[in-house]
Amino acid sequence: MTSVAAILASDAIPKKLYQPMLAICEVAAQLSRTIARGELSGSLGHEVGSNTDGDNQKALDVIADEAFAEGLRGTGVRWYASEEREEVVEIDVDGGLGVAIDPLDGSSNIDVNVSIGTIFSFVEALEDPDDTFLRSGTHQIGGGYVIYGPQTALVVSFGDGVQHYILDPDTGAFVLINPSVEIPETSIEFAINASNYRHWSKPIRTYIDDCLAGEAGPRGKNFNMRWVASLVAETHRILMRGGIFLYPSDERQGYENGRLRLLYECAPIALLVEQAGGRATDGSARILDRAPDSLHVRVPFVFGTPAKVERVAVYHDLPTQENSAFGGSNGSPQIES
Ligand SMILES: O=P(O)(O)OC[C@H]1O[C@](O)(COP(=O)(O)O)[C@@H](O)[C@@H]1O
Ligand SMILES: [Mg+2]
Ligand SMILES: [Mg+2]
Repeated sequence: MTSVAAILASDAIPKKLYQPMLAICEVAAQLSRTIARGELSGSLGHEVGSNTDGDNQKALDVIADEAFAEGLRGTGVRWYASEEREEVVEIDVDGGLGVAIDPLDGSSNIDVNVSIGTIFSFVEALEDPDDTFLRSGTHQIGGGYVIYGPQTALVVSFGDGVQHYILDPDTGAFVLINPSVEIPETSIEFAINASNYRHWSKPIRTYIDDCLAGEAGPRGKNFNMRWVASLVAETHRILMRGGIFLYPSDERQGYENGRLRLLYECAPIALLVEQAGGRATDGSARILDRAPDSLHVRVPFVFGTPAKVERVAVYHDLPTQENSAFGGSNGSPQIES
């Protein structure tokens, strides 16, 4: 068993990521204790305002954001871009890195003792703060998430596979569990917030209709649905046992590009998913090829087992008339996944 410090000291990652990764691990371990204490730590789910996206900000969103900004000081990070801040902050004028972070993902679950997390991404710093981050996800030199669940785990990639660590609460060390995570190729699980069905586009409705039709439908098999409402938790499940996640665009005001942020959420998760052998798209096109045109831009997000993600893209190419999943002649694509 190897601690994060030992792994990061190896040549497996760029040396410049060693100190910031240790800082992320230290802050995450501290946050994990705070979260595990729940209301004994205070009113963590209490609303304290709203962020630049208009999302309600919970006390823990702010605690986590301030803790990571502070913890990353002096670790070689120049620019800190956070979901919770309107603009990029300079935290070390001599640093050579940019960090984009969703300090606390799954905020609606803080109050109800369900898994939440932190998502982070590293790029090389440019002179201009916005230019540093307004580049495609292919510029990431590392990224991952920490999930605060029954276990606190770190899942991270530095561009050469995906490593999975678990925090040992007795020693405070992140212990390597799997040096090479790979998304299983078969799964019968899909994850989507089905309450938005009436707002979706036809390709997404047809894809889900066909899953729901089960054995009697064009897919000829039964599926299971999951929705935790924490991106980190859905990602963790899919990395461990396969499946597909969809947060598509829909007709609601403010959801024209889905809900999830390209910079803070989708790009780092897409990096992990691809490094674990999966696919991540906006429904059709590769997420990692998309450059945000502003820091907080949102994007439709589909990721998981490659065949499933590819299947969703094929549905987007279907004729635009409404297709019924029932009756077997709905024009659903005939590909196996
Ligand atoms: O409440 P909805 O619409 O189902 O959205 C859930 C999604 O929103 C998020 O909570 C957004 O992240 P934040 O909590 O960081 O704002 C994702 O983790 C999750 O996938
Ligand atoms: Mg989030
Ligand atoms: Mg968040």
